[in-house]
Amino acid sequence: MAQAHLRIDGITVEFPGVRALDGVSFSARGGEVHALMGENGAGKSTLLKVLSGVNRVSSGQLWIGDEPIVFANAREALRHGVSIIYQELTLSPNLSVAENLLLGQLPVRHGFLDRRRLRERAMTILEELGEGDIHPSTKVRELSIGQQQMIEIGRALLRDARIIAFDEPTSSLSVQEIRHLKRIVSRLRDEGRVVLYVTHRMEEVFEMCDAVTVFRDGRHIRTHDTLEGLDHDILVSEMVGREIEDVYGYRPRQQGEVLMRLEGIEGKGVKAPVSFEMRRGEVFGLFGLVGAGRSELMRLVCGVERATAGRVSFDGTPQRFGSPQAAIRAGIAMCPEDRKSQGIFPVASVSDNLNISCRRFFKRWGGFRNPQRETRNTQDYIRQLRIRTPGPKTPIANLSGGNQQKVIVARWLAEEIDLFVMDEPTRGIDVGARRDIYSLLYDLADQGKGILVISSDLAEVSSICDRIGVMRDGELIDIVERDEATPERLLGLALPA
Ligand SMILES: Nc1ncnc2c1ncn2[C@@H]1O[C@H](COP(=O)(O)OP(=O)(O)OP(=O)(O)O)[C@@H](O)[C@H]1O
Repeated sequence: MAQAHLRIDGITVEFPGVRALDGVSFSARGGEVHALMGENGAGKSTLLKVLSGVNRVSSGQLWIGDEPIVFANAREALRHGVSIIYQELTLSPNLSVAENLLLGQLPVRHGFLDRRRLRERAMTILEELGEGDIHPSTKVRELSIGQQQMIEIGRALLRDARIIAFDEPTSSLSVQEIRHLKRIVSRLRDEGRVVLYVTHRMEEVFEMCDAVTVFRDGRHIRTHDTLEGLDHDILVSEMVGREIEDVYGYRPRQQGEVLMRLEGIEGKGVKAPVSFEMRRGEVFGLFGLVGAGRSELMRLVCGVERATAGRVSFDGTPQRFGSPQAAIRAGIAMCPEDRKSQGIFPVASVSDNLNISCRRFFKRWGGFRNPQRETRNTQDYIRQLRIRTPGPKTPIANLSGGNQQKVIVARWLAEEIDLFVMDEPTRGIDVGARRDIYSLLYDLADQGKGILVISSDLAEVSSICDRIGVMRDGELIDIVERDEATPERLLGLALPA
């Protein structure tokens, strides 16, 4: 394949009240993995949507090689060899793998679908992607997220995409799936394609990217054609426009009496009895690989699922929560990992989404409301967490993914709760805002609340928690004190023996 070349020339995209991209220009060469970085709301997804013909530009031009192009729709973008692999995958769950791979170009013979050729072509591409174990007739809904992503990549390859863009592709993958994806990305690069790669994970940039472009507030800040001489701190300060010395900013604090005691908890996803205690003022981490049972354990504790054995005592009282509502009434709330699907009212405003307290969330939305107080509360959090929105009344659906996350996290943190269980609290959230979220968690701990953080981010758990419980394969393997919680130690415990 000849080397592709993408040039973005003075692209501006406007939404009511927001200039999402402001005269952005840079180039990406074939044969390189080009990272796109920037805070939440900086304009990264908007750029991908310009490339895929979803977002209209108000000015500017794209060039692929010598050809000037502005796409009118997704089909046209595909025809020119541009494929975007979004986080929310676009496959049809009830169709087979083969049908999904070849949708839009299904092989036909004598006017009928040629099933044999369909299967053969699907098998070839699956082999090429190292997914030969997947049967072409499997329904896509039966595949893991990582496998589904591979099918999306297969689709791009079958259309001979010259430009492939990934939008935070590793955020929901297991360690093994991430490794596999990285191999495939390198292959796409070596074939001379332009690979654009949106990520908030700094280590991925240094491990697998060849160039990086930084955006801030819809503007192009800088393109580094090589990563030589570049380091973490330079990138952070370009992204956030200020120095952030220590993202985690850990603060030790006094701990109070025992807040929660688990004794021999077992149930769905938790294979061996789990026992531990947590104190008021403590930030306790639960670390493990995807599927280790961390969220499952807390679902048993918080009444989302029924435990088959064991006891929970909370604030000195034995408890058996029959529902999440009962747990919330007692003072434990679990902020779910999949906040988007579990927590958002897309047509409602930022303010409404932030002020539907999780107590009322389960009841009727309404009752007695105090609009001034709500607006003040929203404005406080917009400031504290730097939520990028035209205002409190903007529909939350208009915010960037990371900014939606911040609103939902703020909703939970604003609650009168004694123990906050935060499942992957900073997934998809940029470095500047992460620091603000950690600082809010420490403030709550200072007030004597308990914070339990479920995280797959090693650097995060080892840096913000006082103690870390490591889970593996449905079992609590060990609890490590902060002083001993090196990333190597934690990972060593979490990986299969
Ligand atoms: N359909 C829309 N209507 C109104 N505003 C929008 C729309 N889509 C995006 N925006 C705004 O454009 C800006 C850029 O958003 P974009 O999604 O490109 O950010 P991002 O860099 O991808 O952020 P994140 O890291 O949070 O995913 C944000 O201020 C966002 O609120």
